[in-house]
Amino acid sequence: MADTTPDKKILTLADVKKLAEDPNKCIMIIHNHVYDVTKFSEEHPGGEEVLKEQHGKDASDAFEDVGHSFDAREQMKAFQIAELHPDDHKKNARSRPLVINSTDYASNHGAISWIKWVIPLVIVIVAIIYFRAMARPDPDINRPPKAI
Ligand code: HEM
Repeated sequence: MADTTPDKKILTLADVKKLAEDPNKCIMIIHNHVYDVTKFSEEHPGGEEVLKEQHGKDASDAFEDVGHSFDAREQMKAFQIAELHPDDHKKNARSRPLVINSTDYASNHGAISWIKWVIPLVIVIVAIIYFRAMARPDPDINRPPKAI
């Protein structure tokens, strides 16, 4: 193990892989923090299987793809067992802070992330309606001029 001081345990990727050799455990890395969710997996609202699939892996992207709530992010603190050694930090990870305040959370994640696509969609729909209305032929255009 790289460092086993009581307050700040640091594990290398190799350490994490070693821990994950135990198939009865459920160990994963999320945003460079190492979690043991063995005891939580049965209670996980998203199901036990999805957590087991991430056993021994970096689950940062899978975790974010779900759009976990602020509460879930608070809850996960209880399962953190170590930090990942800086040398093993994922170079191209979509790194986002693990726990952020609720205002930042709202602008980045989950519940209101739909705004990101609803607003452009509304703009496109309004633009289509506008251009169709403008392109409609003038019904009077081919009518011969009235005889005086
Ligand atoms: C320590 C790690 C984790 C904790 C504490 C946690 C906690 C939670 C909680 C509290 C929910 C309920 C919805 C919410 O509040 O966001 C949830 C839902 C879910 N989680 Fe996790 N989760 C963890 C990791 C993961 C990972 C790694 C995956 C991988 C795919 C995952 C997949 C899901 C799915 C699919 C749902 C259901 C979402 C839905 O029904 O809308 N979770 N999780």
